[in-house]
Parts: sequence; C-alpha cells; structure tokens
Amino acid sequence: MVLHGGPKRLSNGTEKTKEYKVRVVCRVRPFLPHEESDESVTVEENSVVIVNQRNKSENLKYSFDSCYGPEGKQRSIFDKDVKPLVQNIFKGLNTTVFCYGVTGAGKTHTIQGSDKEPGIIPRTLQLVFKEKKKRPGLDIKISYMEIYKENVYDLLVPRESNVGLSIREDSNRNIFVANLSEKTLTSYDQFEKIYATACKSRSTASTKLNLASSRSHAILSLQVQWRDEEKQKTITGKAHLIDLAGSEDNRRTGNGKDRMAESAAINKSLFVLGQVVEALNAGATRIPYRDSKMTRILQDSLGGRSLAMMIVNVAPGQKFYLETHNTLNFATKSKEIVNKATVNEVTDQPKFVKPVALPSLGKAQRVVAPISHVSTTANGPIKRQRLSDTLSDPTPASGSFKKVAKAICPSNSVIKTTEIAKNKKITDQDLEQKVQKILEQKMKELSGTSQFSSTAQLKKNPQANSTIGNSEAMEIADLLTPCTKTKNAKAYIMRGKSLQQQGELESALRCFEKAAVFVPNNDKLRKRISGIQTIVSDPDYPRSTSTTTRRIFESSKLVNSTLPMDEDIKDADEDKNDDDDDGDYDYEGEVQKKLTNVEKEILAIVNSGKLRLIKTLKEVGEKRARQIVDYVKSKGPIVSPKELIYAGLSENILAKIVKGNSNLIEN
Ligand SMILES: Nc1ncnc2c1ncn2[C@@H]1O[C@H](COP(=O)(O)OP(=O)(O)OP(=O)(O)O)[C@@H](O)[C@H]1O
Repeated sequence: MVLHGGPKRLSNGTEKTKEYKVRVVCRVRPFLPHEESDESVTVEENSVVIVNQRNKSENLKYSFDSCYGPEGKQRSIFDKDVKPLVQNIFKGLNTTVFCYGVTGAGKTHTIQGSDKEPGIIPRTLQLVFKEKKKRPGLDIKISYMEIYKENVYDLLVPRESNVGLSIREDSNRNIFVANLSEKTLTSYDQFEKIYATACKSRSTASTKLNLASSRSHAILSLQVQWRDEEKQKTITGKAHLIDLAGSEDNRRTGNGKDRMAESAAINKSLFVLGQVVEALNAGATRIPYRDSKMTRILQDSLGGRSLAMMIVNVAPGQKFYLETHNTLNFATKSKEIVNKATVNEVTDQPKFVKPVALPSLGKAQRVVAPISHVSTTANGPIKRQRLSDTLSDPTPASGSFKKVAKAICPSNSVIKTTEIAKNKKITDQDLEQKVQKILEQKMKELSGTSQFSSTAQLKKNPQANSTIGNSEAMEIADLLTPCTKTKNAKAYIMRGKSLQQQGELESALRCFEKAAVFVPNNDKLRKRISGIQTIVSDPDYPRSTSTTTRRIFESSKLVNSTLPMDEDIKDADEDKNDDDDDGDYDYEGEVQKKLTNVEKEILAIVNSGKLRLIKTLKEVGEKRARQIVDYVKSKGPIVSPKELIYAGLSENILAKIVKGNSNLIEN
C-alpha cells in the first residue's frame, strides 16, 4: 500500500514497514528590499501559479502537499508540516527534511533561520528537548556535516583539523559517514552554542544573487534513543535536516574563477539528484545514487526507508522564471517517489550472550552512523553479513554469529561462539586470522591435496595460484566474508596494476580475472578485462618483444584497460556490500552506446588521465588539459565527453573539441 501525504496516515499498529510518498511542500519567499516586485508567482491554497513567460496569457499551476506564500511564517511551516513528520522519530523512524531551490530562494532561511526567526533545525531541537522533559531517559545526539566540492567535512570539529570523510555502506545497506563525530546533548543551550559555531564553519561566499550564499550541502543529523522496558527493546529515531546548496547559472551569479569549481560541483550533484528522481520514477533497476556524494547520502530518503519531505524554495519575480519553472517541474516529479518507513528497534540481547565491546571492532564499525542506524534489525532481509557486524549485533533477527560461523565452518570448527562472546578484546584482525584458519582448513578438506593454495598465499602472491581453476576459485570465494573477498580482489588488482605498468599485459589479465572472481559485479573491472583481452588477442600484439614495444602497442589501442586503477579498487571496496550494480540497467553503458566513434576516442584519451596525451587533442591546450586531468583524477573516468562541462569547459568548447578531433577516426 502506498500512502500519500504525511505521517498522519502512518499506522501505529504492529506492522513495522509502510510505503510512503515523499511529501513535497513549496515556499515562495517575499521580495527582498532591493528587488523589483511583480505578480509573476502567486500562491493559491496548495498550488503555486506562475505566468508562462512564453505565452503570457497562460498560467502554469503546480499543486503540492502544502504551499506557503511570501507571508508564510517559520512557525506555521514547522507546526503544520515539519513537526508532524519529524515527531515520528519518537516512534523509532528515520525522517528527512531537505530544502531544494535556486541560489537565494530561501533554503538556509527555512532550515536554519536567524535568531529572530529560527528555522527548522532549532525548532526541531526545541521539540526534542520538550520531549526529554517527559522522557528523561531520552538520549539526544547530533552530527553535522557539509559536502563541499564533492568532499564530506565534519562541521563539529575545528576547520583546520578537518579531513574529507568517506561514505560507507554497512551490511544492512545503511549508508553512513565513517569517522564523523557526534555530540551528546543535555540542554538546548548547549545545542545553540555548538550549532552557532558549526554554522560559522560552513562554506559560504557572496554571489551576485545572494550575499551569503551557501556553497555546500549541509546535513544535520539528530538521533534520539530510548529504552522501552516493557518491550525490552532499544529504539532509535533519526531526523536528517538538510540545506542543499542552490542550483545556479554562473552567468547570473557572476561567479568568477574561485566560485566556478564550487558551482560545477553543486550543479553536478543537483543534476545527479534529477537523474535519481527520473530513475526512481521510471522504475529503473539501477538508480545512480553513487554518482554524487549528496545523492549517496540522500539514498535512504529517496526511495529508501526514511519518511521524507522536500521543501521547494522559490524566489519570486519574473527574472527567476526559468529557474522557478525548472524547480517546480523537478518538485512535481519528486512527489511520486515512494519510501518504505521502517521502525529502528533492537531487541535486548539474550542474557547468556555477552555483547562484544564496540571499541574492539574495526574503525568503520566504531563510528556513529549519522545517516541510518547501523544495527537495526527490522530492515528487511539481510543479504550479506560481515563477521564483525554480526558480533556487534548478536540479535536473532540479524543472524547470530553462530549462524554465520556455521555457514563457513565445519562442525569441528576451530572457533567456538562462546569463545568469541567471552572475549571482549577481540579485534577485527583476530577475526580475520581465525577466519583464515577456518578457510584453510575448509580448503584442505575440499581439495584433499596440497595443490590448493591458501588465501594467505594468494594474498602474498596472487600469481602463484594460477593452478586454481575459476570454478574452484569461485567455490573458495563463496566461503569468504565480503570483507575478505574485497581484500583478495584488491590484492589481485594491485598486482595486476603493477604488471600492467611493466607491460606484462597477459599476466596482468590473469590477475584481473582472479580479482573478478571475488567481485563479480564490478563493472569497471569487467570493462578493464575486456579491454586487455581485446589487446592481447590482437594478432599483431608483440608477445615476445620488449616490454616497451608492448606498452607502445597498448597505448596505441586506448581502450578500457586504461581506466585509472583506483576506480576498480574503489569499486572492489564498495562491492562488498552492494548489489545495486547487479541490476539490468547499466546507466554508463547506455550513455556510452550513444557516443560517436570520435567521442569514444576522445573519451579514452581523457580517461587515460595523462596530461601529455590529452594535450595532443586539438583545441586542448595546457590549461584545458590540466583542468581535464584534475577532473578525471578527482572524479574517476568520465562516461561521456559532455561530462567535461563539470570540469569547467563550455558546451561550445566541447563541440569544437569533438569537431577538431574527427581525424582520430579517419587516421
Ligand atoms: N521567507 C523569507 N522571509 C524573509 N526573508 C527571506 C525569506 N527567505 C529568504 N529570505 C532572505 O533572502 C535571502 C536569501 O535567502 P537564503 O540565504 O536563505 O537563500 P538560499 O536559498 O539558502 O541561497 P544559497 O543557495 O545561495 O545559499 C536572505 O537574505 C534571507 O534572509
């Protein structure tokens, strides 16, 4: 059943999961003192009406769940729309509110507000502290981050000690940011101080359209947790309050060089957001969440398990017509997105199993999960499980350690569950070693001979294992934890990379093929393999000559084998918990199919990431080549030359590059 509208319709019953449409609310801000007013945008009940500038006798009407005109007050929006949604955190649900709109449309005003007119974040915290008066046991925590130029930064730590953080996914498919700090709050005053300091750290700058324009997406995550003694459960609710950076037209914002890179990152992530919405509405099997950090973080809020509300901020006036039109169209499409709200409950651990101390687990497990609850149990089927995850949450619903151990151990296993449970100081490394032992024992049993190499040997020298056939290797891979699979894949990829650099393509190919056994869904790796296969199967491939000749031959056949290696490794990393790419819809493949042969050649040269090679392209001088290299280095291989628009190249220049290099095919 799909419920439309707001959380009012969420049942309180025993059912833990319900489908919900994203609630979309529109807010049109008043004219600012320096703006010339007109009547081109008006609000009628729950609709926004704009005058069609192409045919002024016509009006375009957009309907939403709620609409607020210029007189709309912060309090009304909160009380009528936001509060009913966010108070679902006291039922153990995840909720998200995000503001979307063009630069200067009022997003920061709405979500953050000012001392005189507090916005959604301070009001939500006031609500939570009011609730704490009724439930003193309520534990309140916040984290606050920004995504600036595609890097994630912690806004609760001093700017100078800030390093970019990684986004990860746990075995329950919850997205979280590794090493993001969180603060436990005991009073509203404490929150105000922390929040005021954090807001100052956020990246803002002045543009022609907004004196204090936010140059980043900011995400405040609030977590409330309490114990339900009656049900013997710990319940967690989360609210993610998000101020997206504004989409912008660089000609109108008057962005100079400094602002351009920021603007490219902002526009790209908002473009991907549009693609995510399109893909969700089209029912595509692959949703491009991973194409930007912001959509990756919003994954749970768009088509995920969070109750979500989008506030669409609109600037009034004819001069914003195009932006308003685009924003409202986007908002209309977003109304169709369906999320599945799930209660975050963790049943008490059985008395006879001692919990394993959290600090003894791996780094990524120790950090707080600001985006989704890491150890929820009512989140639907668990696809793959890390041994360490199981230990951190040994509840029956998430699969006990015993179950996992049994799956990979013979009955006379070297590890006993009780031994693990008793041993509070067990580390990930200990676990890996123990698992390795079990695997070696299992492999011996499988082979009955010494021709089976151990995984430890495989790691040290991936090539040494050439006697293992693929089916046997796959059998071994099946026994491994996702983490071990990734490690093995990485070892092979690294070895392959080094061999490829030495011009030993055939040996490199063997390594990449072995890596693929562990990460069979890694598309980039598959492409690399097929690229190398094409080269080595070429009758002219100079097999027995010097490595230099082979390298020259390879670079003359610029194909997928030249993808920057880190991409495969990154993918191997992500592969461990990800089934997204198993889907039938291959977004990158689809884009590449539409490329002309010249575009494909240009793409291969660009993706080589080599300055010297890129400079050989006509219309690409030193400066442009550097822009391209920097972009490919930071973002990985691009899928179409058109993507270079985000590297700062204009559409005109791109057209010239494509035209100017048509000889790449003729020659
Ligand atoms: N509802 C409102 N009432 C009064 N003033 C408003 C309202 N909304 C926005 N403003 C004012 O408009 C200006 C721009 O708003 P704001 O900074 O919130 O825009 P933004 O969408 O966050 O822009 P950017 O994406 O550039 O950060 C600010 O001076 C803000 O105080």
